[in-house]
Amino acid sequence: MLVVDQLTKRFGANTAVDNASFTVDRPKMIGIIGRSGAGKSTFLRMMNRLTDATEGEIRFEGRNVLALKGAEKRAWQSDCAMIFQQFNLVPRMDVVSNVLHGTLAKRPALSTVFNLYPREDIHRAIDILERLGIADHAAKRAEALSGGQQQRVAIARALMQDPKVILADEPIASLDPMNAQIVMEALRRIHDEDGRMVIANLHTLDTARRYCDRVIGMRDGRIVFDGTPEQLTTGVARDIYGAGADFSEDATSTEIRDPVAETEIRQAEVAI
Ligand SMILES: Nc1ncnc2c1ncn2[C@@H]1O[C@H](COP(=O)(O)OP(=O)(O)OP(=O)(O)O)[C@@H](O)[C@H]1O
Repeated sequence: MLVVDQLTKRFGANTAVDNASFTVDRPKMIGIIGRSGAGKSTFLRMMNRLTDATEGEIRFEGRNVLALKGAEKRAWQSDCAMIFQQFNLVPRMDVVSNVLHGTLAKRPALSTVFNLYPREDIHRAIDILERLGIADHAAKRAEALSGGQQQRVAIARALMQDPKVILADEPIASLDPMNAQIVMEALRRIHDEDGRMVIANLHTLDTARRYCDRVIGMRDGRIVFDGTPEQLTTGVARDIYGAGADFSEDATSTEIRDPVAETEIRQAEVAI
């Protein structure tokens, strides 16, 4: 259903993504790992057309999405919702309105100007917030929420688009380990229960191993690993990160070893 074919992006002399190819035959949860500057964000930005490719194709369900223009391009951007490290919410706006922003692309311009949302959209927004365990915060300003809660609002906004693919660019990089787990659990459940493809750039190996079905490793713009979490051995990881013999997985770990925090996570997971 997704074919990335010899995809390249150059910024002047710098090749950010270098002849990358892979195929996904059914919705999966995919983690992309690699050190800073490996090309992970550039790849996601090409996927949802925030950045144009220099060469190559991305075909989704048979169509080259890199060639789409106008309304078709906007429809594709709505089909592959993006979540960012910094949440990108409107801080002073309440949570429900932030979530309803996810429908903007599909609504007439005038209703957008006057902030008019159909009743069924408001109900759907609340349902999604409930599903993510944050409906109690619906009326609060987004800026009043914790980072983990804000990221769940961003996920809710993405779900309002009813996307086929969720692209998450370092979704937990700004979160403490407890909130990181809650957010990753939410993404995993959305994948399992809705059958949506999730592609997440992740900076920690253990997160990729724990939540993803498939891991793609990038180094200097190239795909240097593509396999299951089990195949992602320490030796392979060392290769992806280009680290020496002193490479330590603990340096990239988000594991929680605090039993109180573990209990809080389980409670939050029940709510999702
Ligand atoms: N708009 C841009 N203009 C010029 N160079 C860019 C631009 N965006 C990215 N690059 C370069 O492309 C390369 C890949 O960057 P990219 O952000 O995709 O990597 P990354 O793996 O996502 O790293 P990070 O985790 O630090 O964001 C880097 O060398 C970066 O400097």
